[in-house]
Amino acid sequence: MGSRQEKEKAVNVQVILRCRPFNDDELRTKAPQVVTCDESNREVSVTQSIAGKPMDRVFTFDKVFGPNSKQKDLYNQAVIPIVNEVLEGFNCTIFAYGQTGTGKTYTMEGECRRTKAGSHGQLPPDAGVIPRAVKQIFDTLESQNAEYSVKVTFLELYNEEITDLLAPEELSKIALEERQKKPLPLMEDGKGGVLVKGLEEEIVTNCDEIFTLLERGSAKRRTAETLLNKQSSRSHSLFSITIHIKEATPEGEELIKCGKLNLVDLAGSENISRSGARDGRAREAGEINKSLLTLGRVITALVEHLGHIPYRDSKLTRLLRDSLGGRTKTCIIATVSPSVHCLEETLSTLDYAHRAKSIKNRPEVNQKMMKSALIKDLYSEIDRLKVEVYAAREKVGVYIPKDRYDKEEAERKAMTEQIEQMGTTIETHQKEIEDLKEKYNSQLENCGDLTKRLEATEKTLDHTTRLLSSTKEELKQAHYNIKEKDFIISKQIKAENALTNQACVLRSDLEKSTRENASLFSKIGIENVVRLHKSTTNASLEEMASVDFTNHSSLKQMVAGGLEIASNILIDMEKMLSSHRADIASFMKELRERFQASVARTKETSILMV
Ligand SMILES: Nc1ncnc2c1ncn2[C@@H]1O[C@H](COP(=O)(O)OP(=O)(O)OP(=O)(O)O)[C@@H](O)[C@H]1O
Repeated sequence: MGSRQEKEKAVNVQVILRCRPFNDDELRTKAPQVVTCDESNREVSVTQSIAGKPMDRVFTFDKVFGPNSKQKDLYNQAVIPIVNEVLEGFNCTIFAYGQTGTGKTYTMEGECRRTKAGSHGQLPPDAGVIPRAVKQIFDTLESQNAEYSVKVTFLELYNEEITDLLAPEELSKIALEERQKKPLPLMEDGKGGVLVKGLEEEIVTNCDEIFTLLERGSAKRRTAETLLNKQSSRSHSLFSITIHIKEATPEGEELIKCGKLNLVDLAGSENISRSGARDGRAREAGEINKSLLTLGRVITALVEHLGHIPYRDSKLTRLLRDSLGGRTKTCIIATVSPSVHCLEETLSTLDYAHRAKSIKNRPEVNQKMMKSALIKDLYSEIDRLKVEVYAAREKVGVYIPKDRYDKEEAERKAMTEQIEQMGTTIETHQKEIEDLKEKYNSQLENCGDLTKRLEATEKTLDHTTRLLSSTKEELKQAHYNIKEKDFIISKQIKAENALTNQACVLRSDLEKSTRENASLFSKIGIENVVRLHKSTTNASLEEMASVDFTNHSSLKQMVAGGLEIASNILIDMEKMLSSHRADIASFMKELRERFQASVARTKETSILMV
């Protein structure tokens, strides 16, 4: 018990559906039945006529009790386990929710307000949840021979004012009315809960005492009903039973286990739809029943997991905050009528109850208290009460005129309301701050992501910029190269043209030279011939000189003469040749000069081409 595992366990609110039998009016008017209960399948079907055709809507609940079900059936099946948990030290709440006249009070209190437990401790068959729970509690505690204390409170909430239904009867009628009207303030208990200041806590020791108190409270409620028109359908009642049970640890230490059972009879649910607040679209809060409207909004907020749960917007939800999404085990008994006349409200109740099924509570067993600590608390409470009693008896307290007291009370009330409003505003602001924090955090996350992306983009940009500048440089270089190549190409074209011209000139020069060479070679051929003749002649002459011409002296002379002539001719030819040689030399010189000029021009062109 009380382990971490237990703390973490979420439990859905248990929702039970009860359909009452037809009442006399409905039987007399033979009102058609539109609700059918299938208890074994835990289903309720509602027959509607849509466009002239009957259509069934089926709802499933944790338990379903049809018109024939008895008080005992509902109690045994649905409530006994809850009361057992209260005796184990849990806080549990049972709500009755439904349209006026569908059996909320019948289910919670039953028809035994004035009928106490029989002589054998038996309850009448019509006894509701409260008397049966009380009986179970006392029976269990007695059977365990436990040391215990049972305290009850009974309050009514109407028009956002809390009235104590167990306030002691005053002697004078004026005092009674005063007391009945006097609303009790709801205050924070400093431990995260609330307490109703001045609410009477009655200690009871047996069932009968509780029934007397229940009767007293209900009577007060009925009295008020006559004063305020139809109050019962617009007021909520909360009957709470707190049990303290003494336990001993194996070491002999005394511990006090505490459990609390809240039994809530809510106002008629039709008040919600009348103010247009169905499906959580609450408007006009406070106009008809602020507490019932807020209960709807709280359920919607819990079911839809909204961040802000408007518990503080009404007294009922402040009182029962722990029962809705808190550490209390909660059960809702939704009541409906089977008749067609209530169809709309029945569907509304079923929708509402079905939604409430999704609420999750995290029930936690109450911490056991050391008996010594509890006694200490009780002693300080006794001391406080003693001071109050002494002040009242000795009249040593503060006494002020009644009109001033009323005025101050009114001011105090206004201030309390103001404080409550401020509390609500603070809660709203806190919620806003939380929302903003969440937004801020998500923005921070986004910002972080964006920064990372920006950094990555900056890196890419940097890289791209560098790439761009190097590409620009390369482009510039390429442009320059293209220009250079264009220039070289144009120069080459020029040079080629020049070379072509030069080649033409050279070609014509070569042709001319070839021609001149040819004539020169023909001339050289002549010289060679002459030289050949001369050598031939000289050889002949030498040959002739070596021959014996004695016998032929005239021939010798003639030949000598011929040789002389020939020699002269040769001399002439030599002269002629030597004159030609000069021509050839000058021609060769010219040719060389021309060649050198051509070579020079060619070099120039080659330089240009490079
Ligand atoms: N399950 C039931 N079996 C028999 N009678 C029932 C049942 N439920 C309700 N009734 C009868 O119907 C009538 C109206 O019931 P009850 O006063 O409990 O309604 P209610 O929902 O509490 O109404 P209100 O919101 O006005 O207080 C009573 O006379 C009651 O006895």
